Amino acid sequence: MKKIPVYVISGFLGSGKTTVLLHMINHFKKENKQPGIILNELGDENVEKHLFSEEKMIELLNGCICCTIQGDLKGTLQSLKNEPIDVLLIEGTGVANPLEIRDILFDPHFIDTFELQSMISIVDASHYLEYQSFFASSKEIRALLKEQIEAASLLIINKIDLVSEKELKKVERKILLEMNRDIPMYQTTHGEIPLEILLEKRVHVVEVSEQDHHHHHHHHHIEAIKMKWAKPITRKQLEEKLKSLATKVIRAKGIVYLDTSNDLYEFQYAAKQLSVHKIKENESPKIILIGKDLSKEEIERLFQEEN
Ligand SMILES: Nc1nc2c(ncn2[C@@H]2O[C@H](COP(=O)(O)OP(=O)(O)OP(=O)(O)O)[C@@H](O)[C@H]2O)c(=O)[nH]1
Repeated sequence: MKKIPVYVISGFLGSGKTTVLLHMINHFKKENKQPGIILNELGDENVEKHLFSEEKMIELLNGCICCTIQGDLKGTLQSLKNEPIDVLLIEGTGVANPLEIRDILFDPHFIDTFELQSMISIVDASHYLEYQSFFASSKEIRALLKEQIEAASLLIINKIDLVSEKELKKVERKILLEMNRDIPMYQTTHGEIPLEILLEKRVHVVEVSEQDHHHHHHHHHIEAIKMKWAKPITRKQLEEKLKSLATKVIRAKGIVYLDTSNDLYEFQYAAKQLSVHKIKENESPKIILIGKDLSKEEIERLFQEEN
């Protein structure tokens, strides 16, 4: 089955998310593709609803899909599995942590249906310095901007018409300081980024199967590894393996046969804590590891070991 490509658009309030989203929708419509759109608003009303009157749009209101209404996003993704959409565009609230949205797309229930292409983060050039200022902003805002930049696979510096060249240089320097890896960065007004740049696949999930022993080519910046995993594993083994990857794997989740039972368990691993619960659905067992610059070979080796 062909997976549905997904783009996540994030960025602080007013940075230009909806502008970029509309740009993408126009493009897909011209190509006769049906986009599905998930719009998230903190409040109980989406004032921009009219802009999407002709689209397959789902609004998630009253909270942030990255935290308080995470369940709504999961429910929506579940319902979209059987919809005839060609691409899915998700716009988070201005205060969303996009990594949380990414992690939901990597969930074992969704990873075989949706294929995350890019995490597009938008920065408002005309407000960035103010938001970064110790005097004019808060610790929370600064942390959020950092998260939105760190999560990006493509960074758009928008609204450059509103700043001088000197200010823009300063914004650029500050952003580079926030980055802990190379992220492609484009400057623009009104979100006008060439589509081949906007739509490029930049998030890479590498798939590994149990029998996979041959050599592989290398990918840069592997965000996640998905392993088909039908072999039973004990809770202790799983925990130890995950802990031994501590510096690389920030988050893991999956569906496994635990111990020698024939029951499937879903597991979640975050902040070095493993939790498991039995599931009833008949999902195919898999382990998903989420981190930065993961080494497929190292992970394969580790899981092939018997203990
Ligand atoms: N001057 C200028 N205005 C822009 C630019 N890009 C977007 N805008 C305007 O800025 C306002 C906010 O843009 P949106 O695309 O709605 O921003 P958003 O991030 O979706 O906003 P929220 O949903 O409120 O977080 C709109 O009035 C846009 O027309 C730009 O490059 N320059």
